[in-house]
Amino acid sequence: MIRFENVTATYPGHRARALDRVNAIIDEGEFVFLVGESGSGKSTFLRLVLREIRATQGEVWVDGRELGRMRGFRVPRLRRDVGTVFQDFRLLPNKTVAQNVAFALQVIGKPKAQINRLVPETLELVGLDGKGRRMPDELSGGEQQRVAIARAFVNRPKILIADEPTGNLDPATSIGIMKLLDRINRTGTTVLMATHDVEIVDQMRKRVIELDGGSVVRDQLRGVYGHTY
Ligand SMILES: Nc1ncnc2c1ncn2[C@@H]1O[C@H](COP(=O)(O)OP(=O)(O)OP(=O)(O)O)[C@@H](O)[C@H]1O
Repeated sequence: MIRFENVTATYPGHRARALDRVNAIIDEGEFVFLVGESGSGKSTFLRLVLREIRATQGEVWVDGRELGRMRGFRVPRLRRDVGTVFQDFRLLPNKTVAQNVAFALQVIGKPKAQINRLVPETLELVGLDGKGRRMPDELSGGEQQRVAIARAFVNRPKILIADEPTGNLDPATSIGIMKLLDRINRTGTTVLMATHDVEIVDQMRKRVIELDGGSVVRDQLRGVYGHTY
């Protein structure tokens, strides 16, 4: 589903490599944690998958497409297949919960009847049944993140990318969010999550890819956050 072949990434005007000859294969349906210290390259990895940036060298393959060669007009189509969730939720403050989720479908031209069916179905899936008419600021942080996940998932993307999704949440709320991401993963969606959250990674026992200074230093099935010796 996602394949990095010897990927090096440098930012314009900077000589240091944000990623340095990274190789990784993430199969369809996997759940993968991307861990590492601040500046180790996690966000750069995710931005490459979204084609927000291009590799300086090497190839990035997502769902059979090599992103370095992909023409710009095809990028929106790629991003339909890759849902995104961030630490700071990024909800539209002037829209209700249901409108926030519906908006993701409206912008890709889904028919109204389908939107009217999918939005309540997805709100129920994320545990927000009955909260569709609330405004984002009337929700807790955990609930807001559920809205963001509903919005990312309503289109049933093949891949869900989450960049520190529990970064603003307390431990108990974070566990609820992780259960939800796990449930989404069980529907067949590949989940790739960058995180600093040691306890979450240790509890979930999923595959862990660790970056250090832009290089993969560990790739472990059912891993924990730190090294096990
Ligand atoms: N827009 C940018 N321009 C220049 N350098 C950048 C840019 N974004 C990131 N970098 C550099 O690339 C390297 C990797 O950064 P990246 O943001 O991928 O790390 P990260 O692991 O996601 O960190 P964090 O956990 O703090 O988000 C760092 O050295 C960083 O300073």
